[in-house]
Amino acid sequence: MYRSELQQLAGQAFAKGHATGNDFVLLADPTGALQITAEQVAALCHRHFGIGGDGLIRAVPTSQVSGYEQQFIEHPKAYWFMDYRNNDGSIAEMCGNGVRAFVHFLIAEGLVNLAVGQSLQIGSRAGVKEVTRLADGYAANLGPWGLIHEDQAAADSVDSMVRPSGWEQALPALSITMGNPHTVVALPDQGMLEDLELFVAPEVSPAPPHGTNVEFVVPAEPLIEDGRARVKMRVHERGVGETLSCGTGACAAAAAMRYWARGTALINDWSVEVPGGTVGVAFLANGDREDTILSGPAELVARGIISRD
Ligand SMILES: N[C@@H](CCC[C@H](N)C(=O)O)C(=O)O
Repeated sequence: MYRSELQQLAGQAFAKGHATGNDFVLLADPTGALQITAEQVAALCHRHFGIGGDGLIRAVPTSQVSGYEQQFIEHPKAYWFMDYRNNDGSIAEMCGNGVRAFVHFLIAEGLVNLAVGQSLQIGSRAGVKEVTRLADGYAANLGPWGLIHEDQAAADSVDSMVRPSGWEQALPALSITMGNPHTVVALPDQGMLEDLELFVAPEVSPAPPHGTNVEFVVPAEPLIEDGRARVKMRVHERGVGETLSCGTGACAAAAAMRYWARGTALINDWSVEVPGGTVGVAFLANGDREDTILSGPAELVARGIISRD
């Protein structure tokens, strides 16, 4: 299985990395010569027949990505483009854990120099994102979050229904864009979160037009600690399945909880606990918009060469 797809990539160097357990196969393509097919992505990311990963990330100059050359012209500092694919081979607009792993990979490969406190602009299908190196990880400014069905959300605070696998009833949910689509469901208690069967995609109705990632969230105890709101989250990712973490999903979950609590004192700093660790989400006023900053660790765990046999 997948033998011929892998053989086509024989000799290609790769790294394997993760950010709070959301794992990626990382490829450097400094000349933009690598044409990766959906089948090759699925082969590389396969956990038994390939390297294994929730997704694949190709590091390519923004100027070499067809359809995104303009991004580089407008943001000449965004030299590197994060070409992200889900492990089923589908393309996604953004990956919040991925962009931290991506910058870590660029540094480890010697493709960029970035000291703690310095920032780098990264091209992506969801626009240019600024990533800052921290002493213990990275903070990515993912820009403003948005409501996918604005009118209905404003009227009802929810815009869709989600039925998890094995459940008879559907639960109200709110769809949020972080560049990629998310649908967030609040559960009343932690037991329900733990019992969810997320190996099957929850049914979402109506789903955002290009599918959605589904986040289930419960308040942690204590809810507020050191001025931060704490929540626990599990996710079923579009094009992947259940993952140990989803950065844009954590941002969407915090944005939804904060939206539901509007009218009370708004908390801007959130801590989102996922099965693979904890990420921070901060909402920062930026003129007439509000930026979403995702912070957390990123690590490389292996390097190798794809073999011929
Ligand atoms: N795990 C990612 C999101 C990856 C893309 C997602 N599956 C989609 O299709 O939108 C993250 O950390 O944000």
